Amino acid sequence: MTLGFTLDTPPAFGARQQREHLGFGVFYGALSIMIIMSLIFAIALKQRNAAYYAVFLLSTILFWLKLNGIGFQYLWPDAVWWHNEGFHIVYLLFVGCALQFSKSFLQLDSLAPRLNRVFATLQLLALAGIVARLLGLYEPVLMLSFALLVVLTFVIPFASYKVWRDGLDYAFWSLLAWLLYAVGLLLSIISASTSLFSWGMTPLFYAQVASLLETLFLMIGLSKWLIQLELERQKAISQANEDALTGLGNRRRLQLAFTQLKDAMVIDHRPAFVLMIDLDYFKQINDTFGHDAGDKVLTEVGSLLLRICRESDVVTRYGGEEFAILLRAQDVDTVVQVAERIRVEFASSPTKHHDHMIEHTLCCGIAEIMNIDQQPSVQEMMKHADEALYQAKAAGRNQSHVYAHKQPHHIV
Ligand SMILES: Nc1nc2c(ncn2[C@@H]2O[C@H](COP(=O)(O)OP(=O)(O)OP(=O)(O)O)[C@@H](O)[C@H]2O)c(=O)[nH]1
Repeated sequence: MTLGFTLDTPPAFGARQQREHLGFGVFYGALSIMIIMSLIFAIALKQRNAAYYAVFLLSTILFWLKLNGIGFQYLWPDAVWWHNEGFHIVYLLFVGCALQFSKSFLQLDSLAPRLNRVFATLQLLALAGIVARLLGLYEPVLMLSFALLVVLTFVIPFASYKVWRDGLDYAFWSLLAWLLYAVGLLLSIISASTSLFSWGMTPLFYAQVASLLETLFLMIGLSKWLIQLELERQKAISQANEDALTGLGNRRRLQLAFTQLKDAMVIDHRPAFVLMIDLDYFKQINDTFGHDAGDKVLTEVGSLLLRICRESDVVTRYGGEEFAILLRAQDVDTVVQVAERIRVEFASSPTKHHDHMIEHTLCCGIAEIMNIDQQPSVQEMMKHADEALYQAKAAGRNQSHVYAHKQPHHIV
């Protein structure tokens, strides 16, 4: 054991104490802020990981309050037994919390089940140590707590490295954090228990700085993980509203867009239309050239619609070989022009499939959302567009019709 001594004049001692207290203030203040933030994450986002992190930070605070004597000096000056005898309990608590957070943060149960079992075993050992200490055992618990603190410096960086290499990006921050912890702890132990360096208690100060950086890095990792969760959630939502074959929106997307449209119409009173498209004799295309060819035609319709429609239009595959577009326009003539461009371009661009050029046509049915005060439903609106479409089919296909009152009228 080596101890460093400095002789100070009273003013220099006062100044040193002030600096020290400032340092402790920054350290405990930063940890407390991180605890509050992670508790907010845990409650607002219902994420267990963030709660484990908060508990781990609490155990880190307790660890350092005990180690640097601040706890005894200011928080529990009368609890002499706890201060003298509780060290190992606090170390073991820290070990258990660090393992719990890392297990969950690194998703070891699914990504590295064997390491997960190792972590769980170490946690059990830590728990057994706490019980043994409470029962009065000293020496073996002392050895156990030091052994576990050292084991942490290997197992957590190793597990972080493994899952990071396997593709869990944010595990990098855990690796960095725990390597820093490892260096700080190992230097403190070597300095305190051997005469290799004559650094006295200085490494303890650096270990505390390392501990702060470690928790900061873990916080960065946790934030990255939360961002990734949010991105995945958004992706899942957009996939739920997307048609897998064409990449257009699906029926659900149309329903959502319709709800938003109703709100927008109340504000700006601009007319809105639904344009329904149905391919002609599509069954024959499937029967003659195969389902793959049919799929290719559908995909090309998707690209054509996206090319012709504006970004603000909601282009969806309504089902099978039917497509529906929700669009705002000054008048019905503008929508008819859009429908005609789609119809003519589709008819004049056959789909190449192997050695065949598949000729095809489509019909368009247009319906205006008459009066927003009437609050028409999607189903009602689609029924109007469908009626116009039916008329187009009945009139010989490859044409566009507009639904007018009860009587759809032919325009092309
Ligand atoms: N390849 C392919 N075919 C599909 C898909 N969804 C629906 N179909 C086919 O689309 C065809 C639609 O046939 P019908 O409803 O008879 O319509 P149609 O042959 O286009 O006749 P009309 O609309 O009256 O001109 C059926 O054969 C469906 O199997 C799909 O995702 N891919």
